[in-house]
Amino acid sequence: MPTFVKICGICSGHDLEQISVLKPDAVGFIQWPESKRYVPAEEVGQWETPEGIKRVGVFVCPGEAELAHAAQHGRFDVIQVHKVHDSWNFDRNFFQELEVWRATTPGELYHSESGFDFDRFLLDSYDEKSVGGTGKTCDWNMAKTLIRVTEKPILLAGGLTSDNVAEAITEVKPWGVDVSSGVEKELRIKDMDKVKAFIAAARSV
Ligand SMILES: O=C(O)c1ccccc1N[C@@H]1O[C@H](COP(=O)(O)O)[C@@H](O)[C@H]1O
Repeated sequence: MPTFVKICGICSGHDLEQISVLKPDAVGFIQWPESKRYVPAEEVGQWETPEGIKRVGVFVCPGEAELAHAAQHGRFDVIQVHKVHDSWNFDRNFFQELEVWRATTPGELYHSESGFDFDRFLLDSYDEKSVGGTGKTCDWNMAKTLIRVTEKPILLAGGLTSDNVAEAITEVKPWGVDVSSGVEKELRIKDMDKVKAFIAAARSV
Protein backbone atom coordinates (compact mmCIF):
# COMPACT_ATOMS: atom_id res chain seq x y z
CA MET A 1 0.00 0.00 0.00
CA PRO A 2 1.39 3.47 -0.84
CA THR A 3 2.51 5.58 2.11
CA PHE A 4 -0.10 8.11 3.26
CA VAL A 5 1.20 11.67 2.74
CA LYS A 6 0.10 14.68 4.80
CA ILE A 7 1.18 18.26 4.07
CA CYS A 8 0.79 20.31 7.23
CA GLY A 9 0.92 23.93 8.37
CA ILE A 10 -1.01 25.38 5.41
CA CYS A 11 -1.75 29.04 6.07
CA SER A 12 -3.66 30.32 3.03
CA GLY A 13 -6.45 29.35 0.67
CA HIS A 14 -4.06 30.04 -2.21
CA ASP A 15 -1.50 27.49 -0.95
CA LEU A 16 -4.25 24.97 -0.24
CA GLU A 17 -5.56 25.26 -3.82
CA GLN A 18 -2.12 24.66 -5.31
CA ILE A 19 -1.28 21.80 -2.93
CA SER A 20 -4.62 20.09 -3.60
CA VAL A 21 -3.70 19.78 -7.29
CA LEU A 22 -0.70 17.67 -6.21
CA LYS A 23 -3.08 15.22 -4.47
CA PRO A 24 -1.63 14.57 -1.02
CA ASP A 25 -3.77 12.26 1.16
CA ALA A 26 -4.27 14.92 3.84
CA VAL A 27 -3.69 18.61 4.52
CA GLY A 28 -3.19 20.10 7.99
CA PHE A 29 -4.05 23.43 9.62
CA ILE A 30 -2.52 24.55 12.92
CA GLN A 31 -5.21 25.35 15.50
CA TRP A 32 -2.81 26.33 18.31
CA PRO A 33 -2.88 30.15 18.69
CA GLU A 34 0.74 30.21 19.96
CA SER A 35 2.06 28.79 16.69
CA LYS A 36 3.39 31.10 13.98
CA ARG A 37 1.40 28.93 11.55
CA TYR A 38 -1.94 29.39 13.34
CA VAL A 39 -5.04 29.91 11.20
CA PRO A 40 -8.46 30.26 12.89
CA ALA A 41 -10.91 27.43 12.18
CA GLU A 42 -13.44 29.94 10.79
CA GLU A 43 -10.93 30.93 8.08
CA VAL A 44 -10.01 27.32 7.24
CA GLY A 45 -13.73 26.57 6.99
CA GLN A 46 -14.01 28.95 4.03
CA TRP A 47 -11.41 27.01 2.03
CA GLU A 48 -12.46 24.04 -0.12
CA THR A 49 -10.64 20.73 -0.36
CA PRO A 50 -11.27 18.18 -3.14
CA GLU A 51 -12.97 14.90 -2.24
CA GLY A 52 -10.45 12.32 -1.07
CA ILE A 53 -8.11 14.74 0.72
CA LYS A 54 -8.57 14.64 4.50
CA ARG A 55 -8.68 17.94 6.42
CA VAL A 56 -6.68 17.73 9.66
CA GLY A 57 -6.92 20.27 12.50
CA VAL A 58 -3.76 20.29 14.66
CA PHE A 59 -4.25 21.12 18.37
CA VAL A 60 -2.13 21.36 21.52
CA CYS A 61 -3.72 20.07 24.70
CA PRO A 62 -7.25 21.03 23.57
CA GLY A 63 -10.39 20.96 25.69
CA GLU A 64 -13.58 19.34 24.45
CA ALA A 65 -15.39 22.64 23.80
CA GLU A 66 -12.46 24.00 21.76
CA LEU A 67 -12.38 20.83 19.66
CA ALA A 68 -16.11 20.78 19.09
CA HIS A 69 -16.07 24.43 17.97
CA ALA A 70 -13.06 24.04 15.67
CA ALA A 71 -14.12 20.71 14.18
CA GLN A 72 -17.42 22.24 13.18
CA HIS A 73 -16.09 25.56 11.84
CA GLY A 74 -12.95 24.16 10.16
CA ARG A 75 -14.88 21.19 8.71
CA PHE A 76 -12.12 18.83 9.84
CA ASP A 77 -12.14 15.08 9.12
CA VAL A 78 -9.34 14.48 11.62
CA ILE A 79 -8.16 16.13 14.81
CA GLN A 80 -4.48 15.72 15.64
CA VAL A 81 -3.75 16.35 19.30
CA HIS A 82 -0.29 17.13 20.70
CA LYS A 83 0.75 17.11 24.37
CA VAL A 84 -2.37 15.45 25.78
CA HIS A 85 -2.19 13.63 29.11
CA ASP A 86 -2.96 9.93 29.32
CA SER A 87 -6.23 10.86 31.04
CA TRP A 88 -7.33 13.04 28.07
CA ASN A 89 -10.77 12.19 26.72
CA PHE A 90 -13.12 13.31 23.96
CA ASP A 91 -16.73 12.26 23.63
CA ARG A 92 -16.92 10.75 20.17
CA ASN A 93 -20.72 10.60 20.22
CA PHE A 94 -21.04 14.18 18.99
CA PHE A 95 -18.59 13.69 16.10
CA GLN A 96 -18.86 10.07 15.07
CA GLU A 97 -17.16 10.57 11.69
CA LEU A 98 -14.16 12.39 13.14
CA GLU A 99 -10.82 10.53 13.41
CA VAL A 100 -8.61 11.34 16.40
CA TRP A 101 -4.81 11.11 16.04
CA ARG A 102 -2.38 11.47 18.94
CA ALA A 103 0.96 13.19 18.26
CA THR A 104 3.81 12.42 20.67
CA THR A 105 7.53 11.90 20.67
CA PRO A 106 8.52 8.23 20.31
CA GLY A 107 9.61 8.26 23.98
CA GLU A 108 6.22 9.54 25.17
CA LEU A 109 4.32 6.95 23.16
CA TYR A 110 6.58 4.22 24.51
CA HIS A 111 5.65 5.18 28.09
CA SER A 112 2.01 6.07 27.41
CA GLU A 113 -0.84 4.35 29.20
CA SER A 114 -3.68 6.28 27.59
CA GLY A 115 -7.19 4.94 27.97
CA PHE A 116 -8.49 6.74 24.87
CA ASP A 117 -8.89 4.69 21.70
CA PHE A 118 -6.93 6.86 19.23
CA ASP A 119 -7.36 6.02 15.54
CA ARG A 120 -3.74 6.74 14.61
CA PHE A 121 -0.52 7.97 16.16
CA LEU A 122 1.94 10.51 14.84
CA LEU A 123 5.56 10.58 15.97
CA ASP A 124 7.13 14.03 16.03
CA SER A 125 9.95 15.96 17.72
CA TYR A 126 9.57 18.81 20.21
CA ASP A 127 12.03 21.50 21.24
CA GLU A 128 12.04 24.29 23.81
CA LYS A 129 10.30 26.69 21.37
CA SER A 130 7.51 24.53 19.95
CA VAL A 131 5.66 21.25 20.26
CA GLY A 132 5.69 20.67 16.51
CA GLY A 133 6.85 22.14 13.23
CA THR A 134 10.40 22.14 14.60
CA GLY A 135 12.09 20.81 11.46
CA LYS A 136 13.94 18.29 13.65
CA THR A 137 13.84 14.54 13.15
CA CYS A 138 12.60 12.30 15.96
CA ASP A 139 14.28 9.11 17.14
CA TRP A 140 13.88 6.87 14.06
CA ASN A 141 15.17 3.79 15.88
CA MET A 142 12.55 4.02 18.58
CA ALA A 143 9.92 4.93 15.94
CA LYS A 144 10.81 1.77 14.05
CA THR A 145 10.28 -0.39 17.13
CA LEU A 146 6.97 1.30 17.99
CA ILE A 147 5.70 0.85 14.44
CA ARG A 148 6.49 -2.86 14.62
CA VAL A 149 4.66 -3.44 17.91
CA THR A 150 1.72 -0.98 17.77
CA GLU A 151 -1.52 -2.20 16.21
CA LYS A 152 -2.73 1.25 15.11
CA PRO A 153 -1.23 2.95 12.03
CA ILE A 154 1.59 5.41 12.78
CA LEU A 155 2.69 8.48 10.83
CA LEU A 156 6.27 9.70 10.98
CA ALA A 157 6.80 13.48 11.22
CA GLY A 158 9.57 15.86 12.24
CA GLY A 159 12.34 17.17 10.01
CA LEU A 160 11.26 15.34 6.87
CA THR A 161 12.14 16.76 3.44
CA SER A 162 12.19 15.47 -0.13
CA ASP A 163 15.83 14.50 0.53
CA ASN A 164 15.22 12.16 3.46
CA VAL A 165 11.58 11.01 3.16
CA ALA A 166 12.29 7.99 0.94
CA GLU A 167 15.03 6.86 3.32
CA ALA A 168 12.68 7.39 6.29
CA ILE A 169 9.98 5.24 4.67
CA THR A 170 12.43 2.47 3.76
CA GLU A 171 14.11 2.53 7.16
CA VAL A 172 11.20 3.17 9.58
CA LYS A 173 8.26 1.76 7.55
CA PRO A 174 5.56 4.16 8.82
CA TRP A 175 1.96 3.96 7.62
CA GLY A 176 2.24 7.64 6.67
CA VAL A 177 4.53 10.67 6.58
CA ASP A 178 3.88 14.28 7.51
CA VAL A 179 5.78 17.46 6.70
CA SER A 180 5.46 21.16 7.44
CA SER A 181 8.62 23.28 7.58
CA GLY A 182 10.45 20.99 5.12
CA VAL A 183 8.22 22.21 2.27
CA GLU A 184 8.17 25.91 3.19
CA LYS A 185 9.59 28.79 1.15
CA GLU A 186 9.39 30.95 4.24
CA LEU A 187 7.34 30.83 7.43
CA ARG A 188 3.62 30.42 6.53
CA ILE A 189 4.30 30.06 2.79
CA LYS A 190 4.69 26.71 1.07
CA ASP A 191 7.11 26.12 -1.79
CA MET A 192 5.19 24.17 -4.47
CA ASP A 193 8.37 22.69 -5.99
CA LYS A 194 9.30 21.32 -2.56
CA VAL A 195 5.78 19.98 -1.98
CA LYS A 196 5.81 18.29 -5.39
CA ALA A 197 9.26 16.79 -4.79
CA PHE A 198 8.23 15.58 -1.31
CA ILE A 199 5.10 13.80 -2.58
CA ALA A 200 7.01 12.25 -5.49
CA ALA A 201 9.83 11.04 -3.22
CA ALA A 202 7.37 9.57 -0.69
CA ARG A 203 5.47 7.76 -3.44
CA SER A 204 8.64 6.51 -5.13
CA VAL A 205 9.24 3.93 -2.40
O1 LIG B 1 3.80 23.71 12.87
C1 LIG B 1 3.57 24.11 14.01
O2 LIG B 1 3.76 25.28 14.35
C2 LIG B 1 3.00 23.17 15.04
C3 LIG B 1 2.60 23.68 16.25
C4 LIG B 1 2.05 22.86 17.20
C5 LIG B 1 1.87 21.52 16.96
C6 LIG B 1 2.28 20.99 15.75
C7 LIG B 1 2.85 21.79 14.79
N1 LIG B 1 3.29 21.27 13.60
C8 LIG B 1 3.39 19.87 13.32
O3 LIG B 1 4.73 19.45 13.37
C9 LIG B 1 4.91 18.35 12.50
C10 LIG B 1 6.28 18.31 11.88
O4 LIG B 1 6.70 19.51 11.41
P1 LIG B 1 8.08 19.71 10.61
O5 LIG B 1 7.91 18.98 9.31
O6 LIG B 1 9.19 19.16 11.44
O7 LIG B 1 8.20 21.17 10.42
C11 LIG B 1 3.80 18.44 11.51
O8 LIG B 1 3.04 17.28 11.73
C12 LIG B 1 2.93 19.55 11.95
O9 LIG B 1 1.63 19.01 12.10
